[in-house]
Amino acid sequence: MSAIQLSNVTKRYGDLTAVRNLDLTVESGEIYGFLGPNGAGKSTTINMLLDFVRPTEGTITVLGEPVGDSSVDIRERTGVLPEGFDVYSRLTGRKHIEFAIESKEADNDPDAILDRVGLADAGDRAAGEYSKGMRQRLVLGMALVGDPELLILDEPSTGLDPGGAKEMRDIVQQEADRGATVFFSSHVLGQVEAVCDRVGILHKGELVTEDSIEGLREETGSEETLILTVDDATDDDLDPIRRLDGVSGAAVDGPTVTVSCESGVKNEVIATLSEAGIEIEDIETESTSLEELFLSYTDGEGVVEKDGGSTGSGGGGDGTGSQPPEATPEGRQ
Ligand SMILES: Nc1ncnc2c1ncn2[C@@H]1O[C@H](COP(=O)(O)OP(=O)(O)OP(=O)(O)O)[C@@H](O)[C@H]1O
Repeated sequence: MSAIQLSNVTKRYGDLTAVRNLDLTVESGEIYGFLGPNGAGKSTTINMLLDFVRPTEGTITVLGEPVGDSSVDIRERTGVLPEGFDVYSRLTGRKHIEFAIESKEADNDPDAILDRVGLADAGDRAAGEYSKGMRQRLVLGMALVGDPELLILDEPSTGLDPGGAKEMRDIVQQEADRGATVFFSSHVLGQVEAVCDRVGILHKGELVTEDSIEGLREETGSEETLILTVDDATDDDLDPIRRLDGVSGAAVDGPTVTVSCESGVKNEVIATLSEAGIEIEDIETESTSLEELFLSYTDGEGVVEKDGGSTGSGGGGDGTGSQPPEATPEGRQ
């Protein structure tokens, strides 16, 4: 069963088309990275999955149920980390988790969840005193309540330091390992490379490509640099390599042979060298950076390698599908 299916979905805000003819399927158990620069339409798509905004055209199915008719049921089975969600400043972290547990009628231990998201020592503090990263951890904790079948995370690494971002990725992986589907949006490319089975790149409301990271690299014909340590080689020994399709250059400097080539011909390069009687002692590759890859899909528009925060706002949920009385999420129509 597909966990998420969008068919020909378009969302217009007046004259502005935020999402255009989007066809997207996420299979059960997949970790799917939804990427794109600011304003690409990621939050709009997520808000449509959660029925916070309605598509202008097209149909959406989540966990086998049509969004709209079955939104309450879908939200009960889904954990959400919305972008731009504000915590309830006077409530403690533990109260937030307890609230999520009550809302979902789950039986999780609040302290176990706090511990999992790295807030074991801060559970009794008012969430208003939390740092940005701690708030993000807290909202992730709320999303984990009830062991949801589907986790929808909108820019989950916002505000997290590198250690926190790594912990978040580990949690995403653990959730997938227990069978959950994870759909997360990001403009932080490293996050996506580390955990996603597949990624889709959204640009100006349209899905411009969808593949594994490795597949994307091959698709763009991105060059890789192969750095080989050899026992002995002369410049003439590299001629057969230079004649291979997909090799744009080769050089030797002492025991180091450097070859610029498309990733698909790496094995052929190595085999050709071996056939020429050159012993290869070590192999390293340097890939084209993901940033370059993304820029090639987004006309060079604002995808950043580091977590530089986000100018967009979205959300409108609290990870539980319900709103406590003091809720102040930034919502949209
Ligand atoms: N409620 C709204 N009314 C009018 N325009 C909107 C509304 N919500 C979003 N948009 C517009 O739709 C486009 C897509 O915005 P969206 O927030 O979905 O992008 P995003 O990919 O999530 O960006 P970011 O990474 O900055 O959060 C933008 O041009 C935005 O200004």
